Amino acid sequence: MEWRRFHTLLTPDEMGQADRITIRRGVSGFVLMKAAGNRVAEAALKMIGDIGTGGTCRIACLGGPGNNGGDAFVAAELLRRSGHSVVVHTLSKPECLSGDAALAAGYYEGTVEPLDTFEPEKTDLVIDGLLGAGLSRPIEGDVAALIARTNTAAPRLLAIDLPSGVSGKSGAILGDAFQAERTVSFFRAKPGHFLEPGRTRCGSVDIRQIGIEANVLDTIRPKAFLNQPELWRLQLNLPAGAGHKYDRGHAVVFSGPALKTGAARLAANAALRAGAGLVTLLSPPNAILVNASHLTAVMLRKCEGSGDLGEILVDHRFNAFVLGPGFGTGERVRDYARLVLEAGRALVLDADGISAFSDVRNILFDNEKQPSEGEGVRLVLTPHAGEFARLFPDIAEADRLSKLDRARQAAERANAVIVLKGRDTVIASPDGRAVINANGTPWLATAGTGDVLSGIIAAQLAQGMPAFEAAAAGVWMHGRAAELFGPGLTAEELAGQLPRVFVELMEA
Ligand SMILES: NC(=O)C1=CN([C@@H]2O[C@H](COP(=O)(O)OP(=O)(O)OC[C@H]3O[C@@H](n4cnc5c(N)ncnc54)[C@H](O)[C@@H]3O)[C@@H](O)[C@H]2O)[C@H](O)CC1
Ligand SMILES: [K+]
Repeated sequence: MEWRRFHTLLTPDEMGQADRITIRRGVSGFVLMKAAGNRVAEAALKMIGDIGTGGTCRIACLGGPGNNGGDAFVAAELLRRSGHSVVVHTLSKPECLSGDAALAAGYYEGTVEPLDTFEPEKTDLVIDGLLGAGLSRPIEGDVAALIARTNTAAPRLLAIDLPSGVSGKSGAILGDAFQAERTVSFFRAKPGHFLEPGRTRCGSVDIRQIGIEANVLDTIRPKAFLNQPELWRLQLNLPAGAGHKYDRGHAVVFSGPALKTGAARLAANAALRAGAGLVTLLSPPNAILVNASHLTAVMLRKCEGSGDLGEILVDHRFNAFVLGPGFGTGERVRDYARLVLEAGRALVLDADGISAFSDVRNILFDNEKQPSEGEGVRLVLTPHAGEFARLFPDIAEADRLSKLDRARQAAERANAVIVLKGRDTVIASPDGRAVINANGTPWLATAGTGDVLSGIIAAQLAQGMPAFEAAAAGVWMHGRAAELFGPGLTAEELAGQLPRVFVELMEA
């Protein structure tokens, strides 16, 4: 499918595969490098245009030992021909380069100097071609010192492929990394462009085409994507003309005790706004009054223990549950989660609902495995980093794993969709598919927004969306709602933005 191709993320290894397939088909590596250098020069000229002097700019290109340096030489030559004052500062002597990078160094006819003569204060633009996809170990010594000195001087900096020091696979900073204003990369983005801290170091990311055909992806078969509506819009159940509220599912949210009811109501109200046909809040007796005084369209029902829940579960219209927000972490959470899953219903387990399983993790994993064979995944876990570490301590501690891989491994172990939250939320499915979410604003880091997210996801589950798509759609809608509200957001306002989000989704 075309969207699958478009929003694909490729690891550096997969990108290398794309390169090799293209070269095997008869496009030479140097042709690709010249196209890459061209795209870099175009981006540089745009940035120079922003500077607005109209005259000659002082451009320093930093060239490393590999093909990232080759791209820098090509861009340098094109910018030199455009009349700018260009110096290429190289890490190793140009004679030491090999392959396409050596050809690129030969293509360049301007001044070459060693790296230690580079003075970031005396340039209008720095182009970073030190290290790209080939970064294989932490940056140390003189190069690390140069990066630190450059970041302090804060020149305008354009990174080729990735800011040197950022891992394309994980977004981790190995040693140190440049802070770029803009990053130009080729063919498809990499996870490191969207996973923190790499995402911040990249500045804005431009993905440009260099002649690699999209159909190489049929061979590579990548499983990571940027979270975009094209990935799940077809499964989104927007109300049909002759539809009925019962066609849109019945979401159920468990309320906490009397002094902790707000989180569940945030989730319940969000579920209603996000499209569930009906929403019921299940309340312990001591919280019935406080819940009743705050609810209108959301229905209220007493639930005192497993017996009450068992009766509720007899009615199959209750099809998607939220458990955890403000609920507390005792034995009751575990009982409720087990009953809901055994009854074959979809469950979003959040906050306390996740923490409640910290010491008895296998109970959760075993419970979920059996009933779901062949039926599709029904459990969605929405941990932030701390909750994730409590449930998957060994995975959380494995430094070599990217956030993408951590979420994937957890999803496989728990046979659940994992929504590993943060500025770079990752949503992973047990079948290996994963998306990185990139919308939202820093204002989302405020009390209660996670509860709203649980409700939005539950609404999609209630409407019959598969769990992975429901989670991806929910996270995207949540982020977009925050963007539409803008500064000063509190959790109460988020759901109120959802109508505008739906309008955008319907118009697109
Ligand atoms: N299809 C494409 O995307 C194209 C990409 N191009 C560019 O090529 C680079 C990747 O080139 P590669 O030679 O594989 O890697 P690098 O240039 O990033 O560097 C490898 C080089 O660096 C050494 N090294 C690794 N880590 C360190 C370190 N910490 N300190 C010092 N040296 C290090 C390693 O030993 C190698 O010698 C990609 O980013 C694009 O910019 C093509 O030009 C066009 C097609
Ligand atoms: K670079």
